[in-house]
Amino acid sequence: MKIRELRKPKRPPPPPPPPPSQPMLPPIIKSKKRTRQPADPKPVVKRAKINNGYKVTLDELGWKEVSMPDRLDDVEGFYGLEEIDGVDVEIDGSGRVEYKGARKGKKDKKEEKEAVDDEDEWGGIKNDCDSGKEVISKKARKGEKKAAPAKSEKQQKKAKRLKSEDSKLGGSFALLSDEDEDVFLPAWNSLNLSLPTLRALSKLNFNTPTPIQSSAIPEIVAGHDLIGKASTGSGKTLAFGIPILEYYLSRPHKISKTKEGAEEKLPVALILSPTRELAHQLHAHLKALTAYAPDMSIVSVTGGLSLQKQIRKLTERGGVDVIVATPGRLWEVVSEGQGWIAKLRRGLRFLVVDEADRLLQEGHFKEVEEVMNLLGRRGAESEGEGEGEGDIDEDEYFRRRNSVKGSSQEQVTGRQTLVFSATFHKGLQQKLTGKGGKKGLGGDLMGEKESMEYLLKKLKFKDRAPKFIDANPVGQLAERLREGIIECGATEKDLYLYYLLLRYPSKTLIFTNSITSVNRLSPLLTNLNLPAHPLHSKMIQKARLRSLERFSSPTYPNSILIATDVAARGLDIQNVDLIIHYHLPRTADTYVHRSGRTARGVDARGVSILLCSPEEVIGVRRLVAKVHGPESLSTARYAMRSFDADRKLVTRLKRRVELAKKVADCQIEKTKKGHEDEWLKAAAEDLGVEYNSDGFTGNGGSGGAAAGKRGKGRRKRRETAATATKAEVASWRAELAGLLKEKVNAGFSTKYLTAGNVNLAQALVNDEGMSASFLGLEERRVVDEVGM
Ligand SMILES: Nc1ncnc2c1ncn2[C@@H]1O[C@H](COP(=O)(O)OP(=O)(O)OP(=O)(O)O)[C@@H](O)[C@H]1O
Repeated sequence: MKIRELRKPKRPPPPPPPPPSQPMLPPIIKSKKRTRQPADPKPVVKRAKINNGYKVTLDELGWKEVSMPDRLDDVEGFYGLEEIDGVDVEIDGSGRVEYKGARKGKKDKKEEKEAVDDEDEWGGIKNDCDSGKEVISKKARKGEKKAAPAKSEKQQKKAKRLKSEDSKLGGSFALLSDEDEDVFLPAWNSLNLSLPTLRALSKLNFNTPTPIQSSAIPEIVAGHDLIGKASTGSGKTLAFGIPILEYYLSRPHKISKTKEGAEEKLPVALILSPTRELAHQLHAHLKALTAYAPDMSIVSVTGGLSLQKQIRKLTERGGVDVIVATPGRLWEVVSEGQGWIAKLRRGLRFLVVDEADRLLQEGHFKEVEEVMNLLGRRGAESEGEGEGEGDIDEDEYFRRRNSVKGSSQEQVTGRQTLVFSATFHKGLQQKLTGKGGKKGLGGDLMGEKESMEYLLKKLKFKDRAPKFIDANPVGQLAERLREGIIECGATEKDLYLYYLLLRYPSKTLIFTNSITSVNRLSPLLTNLNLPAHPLHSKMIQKARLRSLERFSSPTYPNSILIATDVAARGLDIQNVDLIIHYHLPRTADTYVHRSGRTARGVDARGVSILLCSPEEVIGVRRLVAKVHGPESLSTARYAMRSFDADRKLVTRLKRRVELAKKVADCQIEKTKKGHEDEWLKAAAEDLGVEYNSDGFTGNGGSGGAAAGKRGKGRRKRRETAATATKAEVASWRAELAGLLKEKVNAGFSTKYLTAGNVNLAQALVNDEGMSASFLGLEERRVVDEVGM
């Protein structure tokens, strides 16, 4: 309802009737009064086209919002525009104005509903815990609404199923039930947490703190800067989330005055995230944690969604307490003016840099640095702004906090910088300090000393020596992760990929090194009847979120996400069983983060399989040495071993993959051609010349210079795809459909492949399919070749 309420003012009384001789005016109505948004006096302008219809009041008409640009800086006094078709304006004998026209019909209501749904933005890993209640997803809400008057047994079952699906969708962060229950969490006792925090932990069923949580929380609540390193999926979000919540609960909010004199809370914490998806997830997780602090306002500020809408959210509940942001969008927000720099400087108690090594990498670092600069160091700027460091409440807070067992005894005040990651990157340090760096070092995982030096230099810590906590000094990978390698030819990767997906159906995340590969594999797997969804940075934000939502859905336990490394960091999707590295990751830390999308949280298992072509063998050995240490190549039991695929079975699947590829290539060519045509048409229009697609195809066509570089095989395939007739494509489709209907005999058991659901993690634990060798080499030779 928000959009409607915000944009539609309370309808003014009908205008006084015009004199009968006056021509009928189309109802362009300027609202003088708005019910909401007192701070924004801009009126809504309504525009109507006249037609026939029923007699209705203005409110009953099906007004449609006209989309407006996000920024309306130079449209003085103009708030929004709504229009309507099919309305007659009539004046009766007494001079009363009547509107005859399209009553708000089903379609309009549907559109209104969609607009509201749009506001929800992120429907995937989501919990709205404002009220401390379990929230049912849009889909579930729909289901419940329909069933509301008198639920049949079937409807009740459906609602129950949807509710349970939704709670699974929220992963471990979905609240369990709404019933009040005693909080009994002895394992958390030593951290001296407040009741709202404990109640949320209890509802989340988080009975014991993870190692990073037990060691980081006391240090943070004692006021220290902190660098936290812990393996993927080990609960770093709550390691900083809990202290932020504790601080919020134990201190009165800082208030500032807006220009209009209204009171506004100042933000307590700013959390920076390298990707939009991670920011949305952090937001959802913090909402779940703060379920019993319903006044705490947490807002995510990320690119790809409306800037104005996000700015509105930052102010609409009397200010914001926690901002989760990607640096670029945050920069846009503060650049809008509205005093955000001052608000952040005065209010911020915590600056969290999540996935720090990634955020400080080239491409992101400039923006992060700008954000750091504008925040300055608290204390320096506080003098003139009336927010002293020695604030009495703050002292009280730390006196109480320093009694927490296990924390350092020194009292520290001032804005804390908290830095978290599973990996810290070595090449990065050299790059940013301008020293260059030896080739091949990029992606090395840093030791404690190096990480500290680098971070101390780049981040404006308050403490001279921030606490460094390494919860997993031995490895960055989750304990229950099993790793394997499949050796195959570069052109056979699609075939082996299909083999893995068919042989071990499970929630699978496939990582590639390029957007082109995502765009190619997505239709290929779909043609093979596999539920595959793409994700890369060039997709529009809504499509990105939709793909993630579908992949996360518990309704499809075997769904597949094909992604670039935009999905490598931080994403916490429940029940991901299998990670496939279609391409060798460019750095060791990327491998760690990609693989960390499985085997997350307490007790979870998962498998990571790397498809390795002969050209990648040396790179894989180096990778293993970096991730598991050089000694891992010389032990009797390799950390990462070759996985023996059933070659017979692979051969049986070959024709399917060939056909699916051919059809996918044609689909891609067709889309490309469509885009080229559109582009050329627009260019021709700009030039004022007539567009004739035949005349242009030669220049912009599919067999250009770029394609020429990609090798004979691919060029040939593209040519075939570009010239394939409809009949040919139809015959490939038909043949493929026939093959997909046939059962594939797995050979190794009486079961047919499509019927089986083999647990790959279990299979690997049992050594099923695992070769005793590492990339087929003897121990000594491996060590020699890697040069360790
Ligand atoms: N105390 C806890 N008890 C049980 N499960 C927990 C606890 N804390 C966190 N988790 C679970 O661990 C999962 C991973 O947590 P989180 O996303 O914070 O990991 P992370 O360390 O930030 O991982 P990454 O390095 O990949 O970003 C969450 O889904 C949550 O279910």
